[in-house]
Amino acid sequence: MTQVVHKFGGSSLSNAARYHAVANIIIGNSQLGDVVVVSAAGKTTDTLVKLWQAYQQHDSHGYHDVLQLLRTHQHELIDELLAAHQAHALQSQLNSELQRIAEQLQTNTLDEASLLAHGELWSARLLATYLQQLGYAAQDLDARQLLCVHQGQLLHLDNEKLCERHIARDKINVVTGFIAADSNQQTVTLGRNGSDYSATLLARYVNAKQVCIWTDTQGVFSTDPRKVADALKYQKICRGQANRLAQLGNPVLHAKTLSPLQGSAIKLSVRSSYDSDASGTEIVREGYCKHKRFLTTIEGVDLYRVSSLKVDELATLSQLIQHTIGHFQQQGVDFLIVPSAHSTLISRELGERGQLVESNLNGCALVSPNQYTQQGYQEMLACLEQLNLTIRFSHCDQDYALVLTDQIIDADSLGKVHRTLIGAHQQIAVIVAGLGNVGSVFLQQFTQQLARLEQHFEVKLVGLLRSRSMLFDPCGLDPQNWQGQWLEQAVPYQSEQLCERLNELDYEHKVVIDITASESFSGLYPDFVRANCHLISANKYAGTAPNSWYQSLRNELAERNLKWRYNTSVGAGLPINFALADLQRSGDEITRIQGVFSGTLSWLCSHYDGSQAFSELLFAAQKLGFTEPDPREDLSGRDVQRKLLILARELGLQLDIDDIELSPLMPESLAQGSWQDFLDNIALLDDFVGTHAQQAQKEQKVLRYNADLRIVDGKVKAQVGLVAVAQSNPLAGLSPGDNIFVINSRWYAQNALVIQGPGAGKEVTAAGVHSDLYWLIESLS
Ligand SMILES: NC(=O)C1=CN([C@@H]2O[C@H](COP(=O)(O)OP(=O)(O)OC[C@H]3O[C@@H](n4cnc5c(N)ncnc54)[C@H](OP(=O)(O)O)[C@@H]3O)[C@@H](O)[C@H]2O)C=CC1
Ligand SMILES: N[C@@H](CC=O)C(=O)O
Repeated sequence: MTQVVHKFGGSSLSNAARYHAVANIIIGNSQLGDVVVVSAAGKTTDTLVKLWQAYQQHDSHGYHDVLQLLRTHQHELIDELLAAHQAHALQSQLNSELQRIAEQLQTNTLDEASLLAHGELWSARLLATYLQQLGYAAQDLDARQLLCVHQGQLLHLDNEKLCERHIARDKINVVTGFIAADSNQQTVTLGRNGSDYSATLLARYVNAKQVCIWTDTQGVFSTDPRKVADALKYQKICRGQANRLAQLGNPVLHAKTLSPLQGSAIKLSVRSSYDSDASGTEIVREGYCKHKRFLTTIEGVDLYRVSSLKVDELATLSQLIQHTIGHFQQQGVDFLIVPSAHSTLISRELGERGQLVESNLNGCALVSPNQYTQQGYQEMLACLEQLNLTIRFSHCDQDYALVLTDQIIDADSLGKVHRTLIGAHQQIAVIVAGLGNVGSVFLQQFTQQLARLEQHFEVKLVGLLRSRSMLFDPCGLDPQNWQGQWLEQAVPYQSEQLCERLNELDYEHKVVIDITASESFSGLYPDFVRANCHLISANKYAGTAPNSWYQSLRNELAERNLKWRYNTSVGAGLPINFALADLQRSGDEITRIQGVFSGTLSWLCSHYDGSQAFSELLFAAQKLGFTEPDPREDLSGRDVQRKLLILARELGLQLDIDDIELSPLMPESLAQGSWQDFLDNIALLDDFVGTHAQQAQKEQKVLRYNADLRIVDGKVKAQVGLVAVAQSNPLAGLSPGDNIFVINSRWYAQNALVIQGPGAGKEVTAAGVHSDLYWLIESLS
C-alpha cells in the first residue's frame, strides 16, 4: 500500500549529485509501495521547448544543436551515476529515442506533448535504475499508463484501477510527472510544473496518507526568500491561501495541485531536497491553521477585459498556454492577467470579446487574512508610491490585493514592502515554564513590558507550566489574570503532550522561557528546538550539560536559525554575558574571570558575623527568593561551578563541569540525603562555617565564595571555593547579595574591567529574563 507520494522537481535532479541526494531522501523516507513522481532533470523541459520552437521555425541547425545538448546532458548523468553495464543499456535506449526524434523532425511528424514527455521519462528511468543499483527494489512507470484523460477530463474511476494494476506494492514506483494520455493513447500534458498535480492525483487514486513535494526552497515563505532575507518561513499554511498564491502565479505550487486533495485527509507538505532534515511547510485543511500574510511578485503580464467569459474557459485558456492565468471581477466585469509571452495566443482565442487594457505590467500581490486585506491594500499602494513606482492598475478582493506597476519590483523594494506589510505583523508565542519565585515576578512584569515588546510585533502568552500541570491556550492567556485561569483550567501533562502542543502552535515565532531549576526540563530543549522554539533560560542545567550534548543543541539551534539567551543564568540581571560577547567581538582576548558569582553566598557571607547561626541566615535568604530551590545547590558550590562553566563556554572553551575544581561551603556529608536529613544535621553546617570564619577572623580576614578561571599559555585553570580575603580586598567590601565579576583581558590587563551589583533576587532576575526576551524580539524584527 502506498503511504507517501514524493515529488521531486527539476532543480532537485539537475545533476548527478542531486540524483544521489534524492535517492538518499527516498531511501530514508519511503517504504516499498510508495510513489516517487519526478519532473524532467534541470532545464530539460526548457530545452525540449526550444527544440519544439526550432522545429516549428524549420530551423534544422537549431534543432540539431538542441538535440546534441540533450544527448550530452543525459549521457553525462547516466555515466556519472550508473555502472558500465547499466549505463550501456540506458544509453542505447536514449540513443534510439533521440534517433526517433530526429526522424520525426525530418519527416515533420513530431508531436509537442510526446516530445516534452521525454524529459520526465528519462528522469524516471534513470532514478529507478540508480535505486536498483543501490540495492533497492524500484521500477519506473510512465504516467500515461496511470492517468487517462477524456475530452479534457480525468477519468478518475479508470485511473484508480490503472494505479491499482500498475503500482507495485513491493517496489518503489518512480513515476513520470507532468504527462497523461487521452483515450486514443496520445500524450497530453498537465501544464508547466504539472508534476505537483500528478503527485496529488496519484495520491488520491491510491489513497496515500501523504504527499511530499521536495523542492529547492525550505518550504513556503512570506515572500521570495532569495530576494528578501527576512522572509518568514511558515510551518503551516492553509489550502485556500496556497491555492490563491498559485492562482496569482506564485511558483511554489502548481495551480491545480490542491484540487485532488479536496475532501480528503491526505497531508501535503513542501520540503527542501537540499536540506532534507529541515522541517518544511505543511499545507493543511481550512481551519487547521491561522491565515498568514504573503507577498508575491508578478512580472511580464498583460491585462485583458473580457466580455462573456464562459464557464471553464479559464481552464481551457490556461491549458492552451500551459500557464496560470489570473482572473478577477471588478463591478461584474471579468479581467484576465496573462503572461505577456502568451498574450497573442490568448488574444486570438478571445477574439473580439477580449480587450487589452494594459500590457507589459509587473507588480505584486498581497494574500492575507480577510480582515486585513483592505488595510494591507492601502498600505501596499502607499508603500509602492513612496518607492516611486508607477501604478497602472490595482484590485482588492476579499483575501488578496494586487497592484500592477510599470517597473519590476526589485529585491530592495520587495524587502521594503514586505517589512511594512508583513514584518511588522508577526506574532511570537511565549511559553513560560516555572511559576515560582522568579517566574511569578516575571509574569507580574509581563503586562508592563508588553507595550515595549509590541513595538516590534505582537506578543502572546500562550503557555504556563509547572512541574506537573500546564495551562495552554494557543489564542493567548491573560497575563494579568493568569492565576485565576490557572486555578480553573490548568491540567496535568506529560512532556510528550507539551511537545505536541508546541509543535502545533502556529506562530511565526515561539519561545520557551525556562525559569525552572529542573534538569529534566532542560533535557527537553532538543525537542523544543525541533518544534522551532527559541529558548531563554534562567535555568543553568542545559548550559552546563555534557559538552557533546551542549554542542549538538547549539548546532540544531544554528541549523534552524533559532536563538538561545541565558543571561540570567549567571549574575541574574547583570550584563555579564553581554560584556563578554562585546569584548570578544572587539577582538579582545580574555585571560581571567574571577569574583563572587553567587548572590546567595554573597548575602550569607556578608551578613555572617557569628552573632547568628549561619543556618538561620540561610533560611532568611531562602525566604527572600535568593537561593536555589534546594539551597544545598548553593552551599555545595555546584551552582557557582555551573556559572563558571557557562562563562567558560562563552569564551569558546570546551570544558565540562568536572574540569572545574570545587570545594563546598558545607561538609560533604550534608550534600547527601533528603532535605529533612539536611535539616536534622544542620548543626554540622553551623560548625563548618563557624570554624572557617574564626580562622579567617584570626587573620583579620573575611570569608567569601570565589570563582576563578585563568587562561595561561592556552591552559585553563578553573576553580570555585571558599577563600579568606583581607578587608582591603574588593570582595570584602561587597554589599550583601552583590556579585562581582573581575575581568582581565588583553585590553584590561592591569586595570580589570569590573561588573558589580545584585546577583540574585526575584525582581532583578525576572527583569533580566525580560531583557533576554526583548533582545530576542528585537533581533527577530
Ligand atoms: N532566585 C534567583 O535569584 C535566581 C534564580 N535563577 C534561576 O531561576 C530558576 C528558578 O528559580 P526560582 O524561581 O527561585 O525557583 P522556584 O523553586 O521558586 O520555582 C521553580 C518553578 O519551576 C517549576 N518546575 C520545576 N520542575 C519543573 C518541570 N520539570 N517542568 C516545569 N516546571 C517545573 C516549579 O513547579 P512546581 O511548583 O510544580 O514544582 C516552580 O514553579 C532557577 O533555575 C534558578 O537557578 C537565576 C538567577 C537568579
Ligand atoms: N542561588 C543563586 C540564584 C541565582 O542563580 C545565586 O544566588 O547565585
